[in-house]
Amino acid sequence: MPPNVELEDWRVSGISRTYPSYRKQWPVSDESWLEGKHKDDEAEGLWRIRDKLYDLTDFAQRHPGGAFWIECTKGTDITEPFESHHIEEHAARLLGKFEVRDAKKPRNYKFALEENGFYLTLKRRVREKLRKIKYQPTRKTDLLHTGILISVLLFSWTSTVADSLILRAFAGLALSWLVISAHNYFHQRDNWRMYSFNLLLLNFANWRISHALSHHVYPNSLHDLEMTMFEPFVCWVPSKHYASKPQRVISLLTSPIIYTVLSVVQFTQRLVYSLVKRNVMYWHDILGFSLPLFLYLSTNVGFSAAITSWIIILGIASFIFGFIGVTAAHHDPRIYHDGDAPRADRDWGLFQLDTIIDRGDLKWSDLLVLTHFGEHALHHMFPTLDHGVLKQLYPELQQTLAEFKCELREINHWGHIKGQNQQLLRTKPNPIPQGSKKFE
Ligand code: HEM
Repeated sequence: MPPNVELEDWRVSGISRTYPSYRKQWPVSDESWLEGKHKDDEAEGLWRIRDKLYDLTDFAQRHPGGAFWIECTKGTDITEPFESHHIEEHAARLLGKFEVRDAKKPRNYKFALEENGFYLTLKRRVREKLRKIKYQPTRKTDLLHTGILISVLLFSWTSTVADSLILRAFAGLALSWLVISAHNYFHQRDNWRMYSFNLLLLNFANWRISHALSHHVYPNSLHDLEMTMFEPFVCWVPSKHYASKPQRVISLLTSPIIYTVLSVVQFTQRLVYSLVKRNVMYWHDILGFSLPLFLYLSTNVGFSAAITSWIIILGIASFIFGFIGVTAAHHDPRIYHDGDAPRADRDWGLFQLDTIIDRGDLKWSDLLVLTHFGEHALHHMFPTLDHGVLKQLYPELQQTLAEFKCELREINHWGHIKGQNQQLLRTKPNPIPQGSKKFE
């Protein structure tokens, strides 16, 4: 299909030539998102990086980051995930071995990744810095994650035995923090801690698609599955074509319910899809039931009391997880959403910064950063780096921002809560590019 010329204005994406195919059907899922990319990405059944095609079939099992990343991206354009997931140059050096030929058609995505552009300049500096710093923060992150995991077990157990709602609230809080901190690990090479993400009935492998490959690479755009999957019940795209004004007003009231049922709904959707179409469940989905099993076996409250207790904890955790997630960094009228005027420089790193306002109020605490998607701008651009390491990279970020005449925007959580609700109501695109400067 020729580029955007045939599309209505509201279907034009600022970051791609075509309207994403996966949006043409409902409901959307990881599978439909990947199928859509097969159609849109001009990768000719192979893996596309910039304007070249590669055959990574034999490499998948040897990929140091794990086979999953390579296998699930077959037939798609992996330019930006490839750049952002490898800070050292080993991967780029290996690539030549797998080259097949030039792609026949231009890239669908309009991002720039120039050697002297913002992102690659910053990446070179980050690479140099990482060679100099020590990695102790990673051990601290591991300790925090272990501590939170133990808290989940302790609070869940005591709340069930004591039949206490307050203790269940603590258990739910701990479970939501566990899952957010596990997100730090599923971005990295395969490791045991990533499995703890599944304790909320979600699945880390699915989230590697919807979060790491979709949301991280194309945030706030029509290609961002993490945003699309809530539509039209919760809609941040500033156009009435995706959700009407009344729908948006209603969503202010209903979104807390949606966060509460998020994990159960996602699990059910995947189960139903597996039963009626194709299996998308993994062996590690069973881990989602380890908490109720633990409660049933370790207490003498009986089966139904253990299950009831678990469901309450699950609902509280799902609500907190959803709430922290949607108010973490991305939704505010001052943040770029597809439809808004983009900045002239199409550098991928600058696009990331335009879609984020960092949480300035978290930076003093490693625990809060880990459990609230903190250091968000740096995390988006370097997702495989442990959250505990990111704080050491601000000098490089600030230096590069200054050279490109940009600033890192920051607000506190209350600012994000207000901004998120205002964004839900926004139906008019910003005519002036946002994101270059801090607020007056
Ligand atoms: C969708 C594309 C890809 C994704 C999302 C991805 C993801 C990852 C991840 C998560 C890691 C572990 C990083 C860490 O924990 O430090 C990694 C490491 C690595 N990957 Fe990939 N990868 C992709 C494609 C490739 C390709 C095409 C190659 C080479 C042909 C490659 C070569 C490597 C190498 C050599 C490492 C070891 C660490 C390093 O030297 O950077 N990857 N990758």
